Amino acid sequence: MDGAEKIRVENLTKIFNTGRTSVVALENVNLTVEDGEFLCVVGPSGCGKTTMLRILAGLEKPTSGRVYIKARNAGKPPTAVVFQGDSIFPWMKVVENVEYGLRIRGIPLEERRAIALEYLKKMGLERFADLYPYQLSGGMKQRINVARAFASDPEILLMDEPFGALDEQNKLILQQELLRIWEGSYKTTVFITHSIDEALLLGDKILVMTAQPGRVKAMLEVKIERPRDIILIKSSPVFIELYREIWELLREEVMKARNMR
Ligand SMILES: Nc1ncnc2c1ncn2[C@@H]1O[C@H](COP(=O)(O)OP(=O)(O)OP(=O)(O)O)[C@@H](O)[C@H]1O
Repeated sequence: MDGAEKIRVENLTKIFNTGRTSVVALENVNLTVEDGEFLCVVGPSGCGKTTMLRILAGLEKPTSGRVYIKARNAGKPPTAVVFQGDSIFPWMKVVENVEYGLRIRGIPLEERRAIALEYLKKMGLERFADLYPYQLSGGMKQRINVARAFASDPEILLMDEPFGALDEQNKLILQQELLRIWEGSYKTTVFITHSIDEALLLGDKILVMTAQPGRVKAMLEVKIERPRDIILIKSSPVFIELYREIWELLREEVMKARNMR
């Protein structure tokens, strides 16, 4: 891998065999993500976005091809994943949830507690540290998931529609918080979303995938300066132009996906 590359996906194909049928979820996907880059992935439903993320997380094996993640530090976990649903442990306090990854790695209590509290503070949740998840709203739980992923300090962050289930106002707040926390770390991130808006707000690059089987349709660069402001960005000419371009690319694929059903 070359010096700036953090993730390399090479000729990745994934076929699911289920009884009599087989589904080609991904076909010959090639891409690279540079160190410190935020990649957003958009594509029609069923085009293999989650499958690709699960392969990057090591939760699923490729049928053929490879993924490489360049590790800088042998002590760090290769990935941390934030899914759409609620995946925090109900029997642990908020702060214990956030420090969980560090605890698994044997980081002493005092050190891991300080890190967890720092990320809770960044997500505006410091005062809820000693509560249990059932005492929190859905939006707050998702903020805990994000704080936990950053606190575990992985080589790369993987997010699968983390804000997909939230209402519009909560989504805006979490996007803004994610931007702030990410712009303080520049952690290599792959973020799946159905929303072109969200991809443009967050991403340095946007991967547009084809309808099933999922292939790379386009890789676009979002040349909008950071730190970004969600409200200002939406009225910028770059945003409007890229939105149109991505929608044109996606519309073709969404129509294809509809005709396949
Ligand atoms: N474990 C599995 N067994 C069989 N088929 C699967 C499995 N996981 C995914 N698939 C199929 O692979 C294809 C890609 O699924 P995937 O969930 O990756 O798509 P997606 O782009 O994330 O979809 P969505 O946007 O709706 O979440 C789909 O046709 C799906 O039914």
